[in-house]
Amino acid sequence: MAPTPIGAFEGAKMGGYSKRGYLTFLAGNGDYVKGVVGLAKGLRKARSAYPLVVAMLPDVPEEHRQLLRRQGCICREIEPIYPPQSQVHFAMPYYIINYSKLRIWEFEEYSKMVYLDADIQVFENIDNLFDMPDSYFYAVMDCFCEKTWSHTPQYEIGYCQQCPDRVPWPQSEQGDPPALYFNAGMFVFEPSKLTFDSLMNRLMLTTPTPFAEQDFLNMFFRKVYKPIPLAYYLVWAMLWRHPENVELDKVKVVHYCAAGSKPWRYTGKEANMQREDIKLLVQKWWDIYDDKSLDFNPDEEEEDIVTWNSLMAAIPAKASLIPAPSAA
Ligand SMILES: O=c1ccn([C@@H]2O[C@H](COP(=O)(O)OP(=O)(O)O)[C@@H](O)[C@H]2O)c(=O)[nH]1
Ligand SMILES: OC[C@H]1O[C@H](O[C@@H]2[C@@H](O)[C@H](O)[C@@H](O)[C@H](O)[C@@H]2O)[C@H](O)[C@@H](O)[C@H]1O
Ligand SMILES: [Mn+2]
Repeated sequence: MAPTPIGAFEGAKMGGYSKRGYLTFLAGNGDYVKGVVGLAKGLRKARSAYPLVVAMLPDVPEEHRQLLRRQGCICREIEPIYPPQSQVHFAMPYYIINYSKLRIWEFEEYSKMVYLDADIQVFENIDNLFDMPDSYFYAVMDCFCEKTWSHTPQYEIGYCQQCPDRVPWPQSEQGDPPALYFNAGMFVFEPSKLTFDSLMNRLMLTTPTPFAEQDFLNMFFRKVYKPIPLAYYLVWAMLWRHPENVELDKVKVVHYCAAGSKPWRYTGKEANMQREDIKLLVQKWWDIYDDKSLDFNPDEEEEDIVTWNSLMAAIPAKASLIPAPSAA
């Protein structure tokens, strides 16, 4: 394997520098572990410079943990987080486990992380997301058109932030339109115990809502949220809800988040699942999942470290290939 580009070792293997990492979340003993394996292999195929950390609940079986370690994942067990008791009907009953995602703000050994749901695949390198200005919360704008939004006024009206002119928001009757709203399946964030404590304090005072932690994160980060350009990141339903906003050949990341779209469970029976573009994207996911050449090979990783170490050894003590972190 060719030596990894210089910057790629920044913090990941050098210690001393602040670390970066991709991060996903795994709960239960079911088949989402396949999603994590696919994601680990996809990130490797895209020559990502940073490791994949898996924040996992205690109910993830040891067999799955070993499988993920064999794929080069860093497994981190987290304690579950539950919202206050309520009568809310979550858009999907299992969404209640997604509040546990909030634990990832405790991963302070990392300076910046890109969170990716396990039902996401990365088809091209997205390391540049780590270089966006600090102190903001970057994520992809969601779509309000799916039936899962039928509990909201925007669904009733037919308003969607993806095409605000199609059915304009009735400002005179409904006041200001909803603030920009992101999909919590993928976001760039900076772990911080202080932020975690603030999240927990606020969570205990917040009545749960149908999109669980996604609604909560949108409320919490509203003032610092910045949309990631939609061109590169596909929230699945956009294919049939807003095809005019999708350029499939430019898409780097696909979030298989609509009913029936999880590749490892795909039957093609649910609505929209017989579309040719859907079948293509599901096959692309399987092509990576089944590609043995993408399995983690510790020797190759070792080779990269040796390349780096020999390179550093050849450099006079004063020089440095990595610009010193800015004083700011
Ligand atoms: O049984 C489950 C359900 C969910 N998840 C994790 O929680 C995330 C959010 O759930 P999901 O992606 O199904 O929600 P969607 O994006 O489809 O609304 C998943 O991607 C997984 O990372 C999991 O590990 N096990
Ligand atoms: O727990 C709430 C979840 O809400 C989000 O999924 C939804 C949301 O995107 C809707 O807008 C879609 O209509 C729907 O299909 C989709 O499943 C996140 O992807 C997931 O990680 C998680 O936060
Ligand atoms: Mn998802």
